[in-house]
Parts: sequence; C-alpha cells; structure tokens
Amino acid sequence: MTEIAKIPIIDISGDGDETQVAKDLVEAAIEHGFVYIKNPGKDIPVEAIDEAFEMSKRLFDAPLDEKEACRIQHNNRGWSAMNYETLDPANQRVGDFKEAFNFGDFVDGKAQQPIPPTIAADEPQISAFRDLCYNLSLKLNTLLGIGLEVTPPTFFTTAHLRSRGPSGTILRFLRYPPRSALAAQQQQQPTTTTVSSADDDVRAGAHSDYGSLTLLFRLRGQPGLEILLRDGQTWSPVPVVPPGTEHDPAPPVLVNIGDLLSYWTNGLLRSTVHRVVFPSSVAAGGNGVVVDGETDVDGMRYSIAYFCHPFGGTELGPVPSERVEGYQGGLAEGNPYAERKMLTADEHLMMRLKASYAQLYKEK
Ligand SMILES: O=C(O)CCC(=O)C(=O)O
Ligand SMILES: [Fe+2]
Repeated sequence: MTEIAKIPIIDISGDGDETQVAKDLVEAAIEHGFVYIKNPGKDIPVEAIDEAFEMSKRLFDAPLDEKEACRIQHNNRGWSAMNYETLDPANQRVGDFKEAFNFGDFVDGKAQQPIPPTIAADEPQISAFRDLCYNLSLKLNTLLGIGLEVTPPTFFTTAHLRSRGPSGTILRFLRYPPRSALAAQQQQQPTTTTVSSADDDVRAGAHSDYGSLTLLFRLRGQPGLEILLRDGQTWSPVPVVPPGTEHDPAPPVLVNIGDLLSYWTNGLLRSTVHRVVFPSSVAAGGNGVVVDGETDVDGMRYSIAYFCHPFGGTELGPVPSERVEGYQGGLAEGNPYAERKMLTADEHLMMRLKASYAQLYKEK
C-alpha cells in the first residue's frame, strides 16, 4: 500500500534560531521539494484563509457568462474553464478536470484584469490576501538564501521584490468538481473525441510548478494531492492535515519548490512532480490509502495556490553559494519536466504555458 509522504513540518513563526530554521527548510527543499509550514495564524491569519475560500466559492458560482468574459489571456490572467488546461500534455488524453481563476498584480487594491461583477466587491480582500502571500514568500526566500549561504543571503528575496518590475506571480483559485460530475459529463457526450474512461482522468495532470516556489492552501477533508517519489514511479498522497497539526488553528501551508529555484541551484533544490487525483482512485494510484482520516469522499474540492515568480528578466544561472557550486547532481535527476532551455524567468514561463494551453496559443 502507498504510504503518505513524509514531508517535514517547519515552524517559521517563532523567535527561535533563524539559522537552524533556514537549514531545516533547505534540507526539506533538497530532499522532498515540499515542506509544510506550520500555521499558527501569524503570517497568514486563519480568517484571511477562510475568507479567501469563501470568495473563491462565490467566484466559481458566478454565472457562466461572467466567467467567460474573463477568459484566460496570454498574460496568464483570468478564468480557465473545465478541461481547458492540460498540465501533462504528453500523457493526458483529456484536459484537467478543474476550473481555475488567475489573479495577476493589483494596483492600490484594484485588479489589472477583468473580474466577474459577482466578486467586484471582494477585490480589496483578494488583493490583501495576495499581499499576505507575497510577504510570506519573501520570508521563505530569505530563509532559503540564509540556509544555502548565498552571497548575499537576500539574493532570492531581492529578485522577487515588486519594485524590481513585473513578474509572472499569480494567485490562483482552483475548483475541482466531484467524480460524479465527470460521469455525468461523459454520459452527455458519449461520442465526442474527449471521451475517456474515468480511470484516465485526473483533476490536475503530473507537473512541476513553473515559478520559484508555491504556497498551497487546502481544506480539511479534501485530499487528492500526490507527489512523485524519487524512484520516479511511486505516487504518495500528501495529507492536508499531517500528524501533529490536528489541533492547529489552520492546516499548515504547503510550500513547494518550483522550476526556477531548481534552476537557480543547479537542481539542488528539488522541483518535485505532483498531481491531483480523485479520492481513492485506485487506477490513479490512490490505492485506497486513508488520507486525513477519510476515503471515498466524492465532493467538490477547492484549493488556492500562490505561484511566486521573480521579476521577468531574472537570469537563472546558478547562484553564488558554495553548496550550490559543489553540487554535482544536475537538473535532470528525478524531474523529466525540468528540461533546461531558458535564460530568463519570463522565457521559462512562456515555454510552460504554451505546452499546457495548446488551444489558447493555437487560436492566435
Ligand atoms: O490543488 C492542489 O492541491 C494542487 C494544484 C497544483 O499543483 C497547481 O495548481 O499547480
Ligand atoms: Fe502544482
């Protein structure tokens, strides 16, 4: 039976030994590419997370024409309809069984992109939540710089400052309908080419993230995320509430290393491949393992991701750090998606977007 991933839980909220916390964070980023950040509600208040999920529900429940008017553009902002994005185009026959809405930069609390009228009143709160995520991402970047002894340790943080210029940073609301909705969709379109057996479908195909790091917020009782272990074959579920955090005010924030921090460190920090499956999907690798004390939950699943990117012109050569310079592993190890072809953060982002939104980039 598949075991749940043994991802370390780190507390960065205290006044403890910053150097030790930074080292722990770096070791987790090297070994797993994923780390839980304990959430006592200091960096990101629990109410702010609850409110963000409520806004997400309102947004996805908005009338279809409101969402259609905000369709995702080449700037990666806006609404991505069901099955529109395909995170693993080499292996998926059907697009991801999910809907998403991407928010780019806000200026003075105002989105710089069309927003469904249904959530217009929420704009300042969405902007505020994005700011909380930005601040946490800077803190994590600083800790990674300290832990890797980069010269200077603020190297990553500086590259992420908004004052440096535009970046690909995105706050993304995600909604994954239940498996029963998939069955209904298939009955409605039994003869189309998109038909597949339910076992082939995933909520989000296997991928690594395109940015430097990702913050992920999930809800209790809504599992489904899995990571690919180092053997390159075993999928391991990532619980929302790992052991020891059951009594925390909110589930920990899950942080993962994306391609850019991996490139920046010659592959020392691991941009781990992951996916989202339906609960207990045996064919998809769930194997009936009990995650978060629940199996066979066929409900709607929501998550919120903050994809942190440095300013677009950032060059992704190895950073000045003895640890990075002394690392011989290389990028290809364990991540077939991390093919190094790019020079800057923006060029890398464009390459990945073109692969996962075939239709969007063909249309033009
Ligand atoms: O919804 C999740 O749990 C993960 C989503 C994800 O991996 C992504 O959007 O990049
Ligand atoms: Fe992801």
